[in-house]
Amino acid sequence: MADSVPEEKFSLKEVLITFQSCLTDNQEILTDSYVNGWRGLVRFMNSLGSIFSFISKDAVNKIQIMVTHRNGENGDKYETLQSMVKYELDNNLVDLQRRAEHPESGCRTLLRLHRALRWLELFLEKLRTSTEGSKTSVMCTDAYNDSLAQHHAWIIRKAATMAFCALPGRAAFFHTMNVGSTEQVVAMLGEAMPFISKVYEITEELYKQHNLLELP
Ligand SMILES: CCCCCCCCCCCCC/C=C/[C@@H](O)[C@H](COP(=O)(O)O)NC(=O)CCCCCCCCCCCCCCC
Repeated sequence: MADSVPEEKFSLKEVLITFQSCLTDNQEILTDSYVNGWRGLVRFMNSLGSIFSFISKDAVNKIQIMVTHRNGENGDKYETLQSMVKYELDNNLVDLQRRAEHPESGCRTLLRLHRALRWLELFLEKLRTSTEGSKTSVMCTDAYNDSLAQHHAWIIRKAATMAFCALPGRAAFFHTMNVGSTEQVVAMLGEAMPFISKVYEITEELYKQHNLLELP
């Protein structure tokens, strides 16, 4: 009986749309929705194979750090990225020069996810405008080189670019997204991307204002 219930089919559409629910009316970003968006992305990445598990582990670790802040006694201070930045800065909870007393601050952890969101934005735009002959591994590598790679050590860059070569081709990749036909994938990306870009821009501006873009 219960064990014959099929697992609900996973669609990337719901995941990407999660980023829409990050934004409050006054343009703040809700931490829980942001973290949930990443959870869904990691779930999708896991479905692409174990070669990505070293990336997945790091992302899960960062998601967990954010969840721990959110569930802690000052969890309400972490409701939005804006309130988190204010709370951690006002209370000297961020290592500004080098990692020391606060190696797992919300600000530095979120910054890593924020940088990865830029990679996602670039990669999705490439997927959206790609043609039948486009290679996912090339699109992914180009997006990575134009974003996250600048913040990674040589060995990480090497491992990441090797893993990208194992990405399925465009048709199989779109199929794994489970959104429907190519036209439906393209339409869905067009719908979701403005929210992802908005979330990225607002976070970038917040971190810039507080001089937090290079946190160790
Ligand atoms: C679909 C293929 C997946 C491509 C993923 C692209 C991102 C590549 C990131 C490589 C990170 C390697 C692991 C180590 C990272 C850390 O060194 C590094 C720095 O952290 P630290 O300062 O604490 O040391 N961490 C980071 O930069 C954070 C990386 C977070 C990566 C999250 C990736 C999730 C990918 C989700 C894929 C969804 C694809 C959807 C497309 C339709």
